[in-house]
Amino acid sequence: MAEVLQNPHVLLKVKKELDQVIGKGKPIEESDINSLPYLQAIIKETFRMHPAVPLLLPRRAGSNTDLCGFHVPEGSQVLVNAWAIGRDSSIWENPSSFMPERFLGSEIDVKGRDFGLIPFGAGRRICPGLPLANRMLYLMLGSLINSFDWKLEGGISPKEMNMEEKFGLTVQMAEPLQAIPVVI
Ligand code: HEM
Repeated sequence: MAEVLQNPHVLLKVKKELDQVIGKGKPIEESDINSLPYLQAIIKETFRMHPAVPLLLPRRAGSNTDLCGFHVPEGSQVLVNAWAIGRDSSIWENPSSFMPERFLGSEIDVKGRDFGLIPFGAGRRICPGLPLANRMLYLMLGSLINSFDWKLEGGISPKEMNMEEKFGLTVQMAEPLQAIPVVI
Protein backbone atom coordinates (compact mmCIF):
# COMPACT_ATOMS: atom_id res chain seq x y z
CA MET A 1 0.00 0.00 0.00
CA ALA A 2 2.88 2.35 0.87
CA GLU A 3 4.60 1.73 -2.47
CA VAL A 4 1.32 2.28 -4.32
CA LEU A 5 0.72 5.58 -2.52
CA GLN A 6 4.31 6.65 -3.10
CA ASN A 7 3.91 6.00 -6.82
CA PRO A 8 0.72 7.81 -7.89
CA HIS A 9 1.08 6.62 -11.51
CA VAL A 10 0.85 3.01 -10.22
CA LEU A 11 -2.24 3.89 -8.15
CA LEU A 12 -3.92 5.46 -11.18
CA LYS A 13 -3.13 2.48 -13.39
CA VAL A 14 -4.40 -0.15 -10.91
CA LYS A 15 -7.55 1.90 -10.17
CA LYS A 16 -8.23 1.97 -13.91
CA GLU A 17 -7.76 -1.81 -14.18
CA LEU A 18 -10.09 -2.41 -11.19
CA ASP A 19 -12.67 0.00 -12.59
CA GLN A 20 -12.67 -1.73 -15.99
CA VAL A 21 -12.70 -5.32 -14.70
CA ILE A 22 -14.85 -5.05 -11.56
CA GLY A 23 -16.42 -1.61 -11.42
CA LYS A 24 -15.62 1.26 -9.06
CA GLY A 25 -16.37 0.57 -5.38
CA LYS A 26 -17.36 -3.09 -5.86
CA PRO A 27 -15.77 -5.84 -3.71
CA ILE A 28 -13.28 -8.20 -5.34
CA GLU A 29 -14.04 -11.92 -5.60
CA GLU A 30 -11.41 -14.64 -5.76
CA SER A 31 -12.49 -15.43 -9.32
CA ASP A 32 -11.55 -11.87 -10.39
CA ILE A 33 -7.86 -12.26 -9.51
CA ASN A 34 -6.85 -13.87 -12.83
CA SER A 35 -8.32 -10.90 -14.71
CA LEU A 36 -6.22 -8.37 -12.76
CA PRO A 37 -2.65 -8.70 -14.14
CA TYR A 38 -1.52 -5.27 -12.95
CA LEU A 39 -2.70 -5.90 -9.38
CA GLN A 40 -0.82 -9.23 -9.51
CA ALA A 41 2.29 -7.43 -10.76
CA ILE A 42 2.07 -4.93 -7.87
CA ILE A 43 2.00 -7.77 -5.32
CA LYS A 44 5.00 -9.49 -6.95
CA GLU A 45 6.97 -6.24 -7.13
CA THR A 46 6.21 -5.59 -3.45
CA PHE A 47 7.42 -9.08 -2.55
CA ARG A 48 10.60 -8.47 -4.57
CA MET A 49 11.47 -5.26 -2.73
CA HIS A 50 9.96 -5.99 0.67
CA PRO A 51 9.91 -9.74 1.43
CA ALA A 52 8.14 -10.05 4.79
CA VAL A 53 10.61 -12.68 6.07
CA PRO A 54 13.89 -11.26 4.69
CA LEU A 55 16.22 -14.15 5.65
CA LEU A 56 13.58 -16.92 5.37
CA LEU A 57 13.94 -19.55 8.13
CA PRO A 58 17.46 -20.82 8.98
CA ARG A 59 18.69 -24.08 7.42
CA ARG A 60 21.40 -26.48 8.54
CA ALA A 61 23.78 -28.04 5.98
CA GLY A 62 23.17 -31.80 6.03
CA SER A 63 26.61 -32.61 4.60
CA ASN A 64 29.88 -30.93 3.53
CA THR A 65 29.08 -28.93 0.41
CA ASP A 66 31.00 -26.79 -2.08
CA LEU A 67 28.85 -24.00 -3.45
CA CYS A 68 30.00 -21.30 -5.89
CA GLY A 69 33.58 -21.53 -4.60
CA PHE A 70 32.63 -21.59 -0.91
CA HIS A 71 33.00 -24.59 1.37
CA VAL A 72 29.96 -25.08 3.63
CA PRO A 73 30.84 -27.57 6.41
CA GLU A 74 28.24 -30.10 7.56
CA GLY A 75 26.12 -28.68 10.40
CA SER A 76 26.59 -24.99 9.40
CA GLN A 77 23.62 -22.73 9.83
CA VAL A 78 22.71 -21.29 6.44
CA LEU A 79 20.62 -18.15 5.93
CA VAL A 80 19.16 -17.31 2.51
CA ASN A 81 18.94 -13.56 2.04
CA ALA A 82 15.70 -13.16 0.03
CA TRP A 83 15.84 -9.39 0.61
CA ALA A 84 19.26 -9.10 -1.08
CA ILE A 85 18.23 -11.43 -3.93
CA GLY A 86 15.27 -9.11 -4.65
CA ARG A 87 17.64 -6.12 -4.90
CA ASP A 88 20.39 -7.88 -6.89
CA SER A 89 21.19 -5.83 -10.00
CA SER A 90 22.51 -8.93 -11.81
CA ILE A 91 18.96 -10.35 -11.67
CA TRP A 92 16.76 -7.24 -11.71
CA GLU A 93 17.01 -4.09 -13.83
CA ASN A 94 16.79 -0.90 -11.70
CA PRO A 95 16.32 -2.98 -8.55
CA SER A 96 15.63 0.03 -6.32
CA SER A 97 12.72 1.25 -8.46
CA PHE A 98 9.17 0.10 -7.81
CA MET A 99 8.16 -1.02 -11.32
CA PRO A 100 5.29 -3.56 -11.37
CA GLU A 101 5.47 -3.43 -15.18
CA ARG A 102 8.53 -5.72 -15.04
CA PHE A 103 6.18 -8.60 -14.19
CA LEU A 104 3.60 -7.98 -16.92
CA GLY A 105 3.81 -10.82 -19.43
CA SER A 106 6.42 -12.57 -17.25
CA GLU A 107 6.09 -16.19 -16.10
CA ILE A 108 7.88 -15.49 -12.79
CA ASP A 109 5.79 -16.38 -9.74
CA VAL A 110 6.30 -16.63 -5.97
CA LYS A 111 5.78 -20.38 -5.64
CA GLY A 112 9.43 -21.26 -5.10
CA ARG A 113 10.48 -22.24 -8.62
CA ASP A 114 12.00 -18.86 -9.59
CA PHE A 115 14.92 -18.38 -7.22
CA GLY A 116 15.08 -14.64 -7.94
CA LEU A 117 11.73 -14.19 -6.16
CA ILE A 118 11.25 -16.37 -3.07
CA PRO A 119 9.19 -14.38 -0.51
CA PHE A 120 7.62 -17.65 0.71
CA GLY A 121 10.89 -19.59 0.60
CA ALA A 122 11.33 -22.69 -1.56
CA GLY A 123 11.74 -26.43 -1.29
CA ARG A 124 10.40 -28.75 1.41
CA ARG A 125 10.07 -25.98 4.01
CA ILE A 126 8.28 -23.50 1.71
CA CYS A 127 5.56 -21.56 3.54
CA PRO A 128 2.48 -23.81 3.82
CA GLY A 129 0.32 -20.67 4.13
CA LEU A 130 1.23 -19.55 0.58
CA PRO A 131 -2.08 -20.41 -1.12
CA LEU A 132 -4.10 -18.65 1.59
CA ALA A 133 -1.79 -15.64 1.94
CA ASN A 134 -1.49 -15.13 -1.80
CA ARG A 135 -5.28 -15.03 -2.29
CA MET A 136 -5.89 -12.80 0.75
CA LEU A 137 -3.32 -10.24 -0.40
CA TYR A 138 -5.07 -9.67 -3.73
CA LEU A 139 -8.46 -9.42 -2.06
CA MET A 140 -7.27 -7.03 0.66
CA LEU A 141 -5.10 -4.71 -1.41
CA GLY A 142 -7.50 -4.73 -4.36
CA SER A 143 -10.50 -3.98 -2.13
CA LEU A 144 -8.73 -1.14 -0.29
CA ILE A 145 -7.77 0.46 -3.59
CA ASN A 146 -11.11 -0.12 -5.31
CA SER A 147 -13.31 0.98 -2.40
CA PHE A 148 -11.60 4.24 -1.42
CA ASP A 149 -9.53 7.15 -2.58
CA TRP A 150 -6.50 7.66 -0.34
CA LYS A 151 -4.66 10.66 1.03
CA LEU A 152 -1.54 10.77 3.18
CA GLU A 153 -1.93 11.97 6.74
CA GLY A 154 -0.54 15.40 7.59
CA GLY A 155 -0.82 16.50 3.97
CA ILE A 156 2.64 15.12 3.12
CA SER A 157 3.46 14.47 -0.53
CA PRO A 158 4.33 10.96 -1.82
CA LYS A 159 7.98 12.05 -2.22
CA GLU A 160 8.19 12.94 1.48
CA MET A 161 7.11 9.47 2.66
CA ASN A 162 9.61 7.64 4.85
CA MET A 163 10.14 4.26 3.17
CA GLU A 164 12.90 3.07 5.53
CA GLU A 165 12.60 -0.48 6.80
CA LYS A 166 13.07 -1.96 10.26
CA PHE A 167 14.76 -5.36 10.08
CA GLY A 168 14.02 -8.35 12.29
CA LEU A 169 12.71 -11.87 11.74
CA THR A 170 10.08 -10.01 9.74
CA VAL A 171 10.63 -6.68 8.03
CA GLN A 172 8.36 -3.71 8.70
CA MET A 173 8.21 -0.04 7.80
CA ALA A 174 10.37 1.93 10.26
CA GLU A 175 7.60 4.54 10.38
CA PRO A 176 4.17 2.93 9.88
CA LEU A 177 2.15 4.17 6.93
CA GLN A 178 -0.58 6.63 7.89
CA ALA A 179 -3.13 7.07 5.14
CA ILE A 180 -6.72 8.27 5.24
CA PRO A 181 -9.43 6.51 3.22
CA VAL A 182 -11.89 8.77 1.45
CA VAL A 183 -15.23 7.18 0.53
CA ILE A 184 -15.69 7.22 -3.24
C1 HEM B 1 2.24 -12.77 3.08
C2 HEM B 1 2.13 -13.76 3.96
C3 HEM B 1 3.24 -14.74 4.29
C4 HEM B 1 4.57 -14.71 3.95
C5 HEM B 1 5.33 -13.66 3.15
C6 HEM B 1 5.16 -15.90 4.51
C7 HEM B 1 6.50 -16.25 4.38
C8 HEM B 1 7.07 -17.38 4.92
C9 HEM B 1 8.45 -17.76 4.75
C10 HEM B 1 9.49 -16.97 3.95
C11 HEM B 1 8.65 -18.91 5.41
C12 HEM B 1 9.97 -19.69 5.48
C13 HEM B 1 10.08 -20.59 4.27
C14 HEM B 1 11.50 -21.07 4.01
O1 HEM B 1 12.39 -20.83 4.83
O2 HEM B 1 11.73 -21.69 2.93
C15 HEM B 1 7.39 -19.28 6.01
C16 HEM B 1 7.19 -20.42 6.78
C17 HEM B 1 6.00 -20.76 7.34
N1 HEM B 1 4.79 -20.12 7.17
FE1 HEM B 1 4.48 -18.42 6.13
N2 HEM B 1 4.20 -16.63 5.17
C18 HEM B 1 3.00 -15.95 5.05
C19 HEM B 1 1.78 -16.36 5.51
C20 HEM B 1 1.55 -17.52 6.21
C21 HEM B 1 0.24 -18.00 6.62
C22 HEM B 1 -1.08 -17.28 6.27
C23 HEM B 1 0.45 -19.15 7.31
C24 HEM B 1 -0.54 -20.06 7.95
C25 HEM B 1 -1.84 -20.05 7.68
C26 HEM B 1 1.87 -19.42 7.32
C27 HEM B 1 2.48 -20.48 7.94
C28 HEM B 1 3.82 -20.78 7.89
C29 HEM B 1 4.46 -21.93 8.56
C30 HEM B 1 3.76 -22.96 9.46
C31 HEM B 1 5.81 -21.92 8.22
C32 HEM B 1 6.91 -22.90 8.67
C33 HEM B 1 7.00 -24.03 7.65
C34 HEM B 1 8.15 -25.01 7.98
O3 HEM B 1 9.15 -24.61 8.58
O4 HEM B 1 8.04 -26.19 7.59
N3 HEM B 1 2.50 -18.40 6.63
N4 HEM B 1 6.44 -18.33 5.69
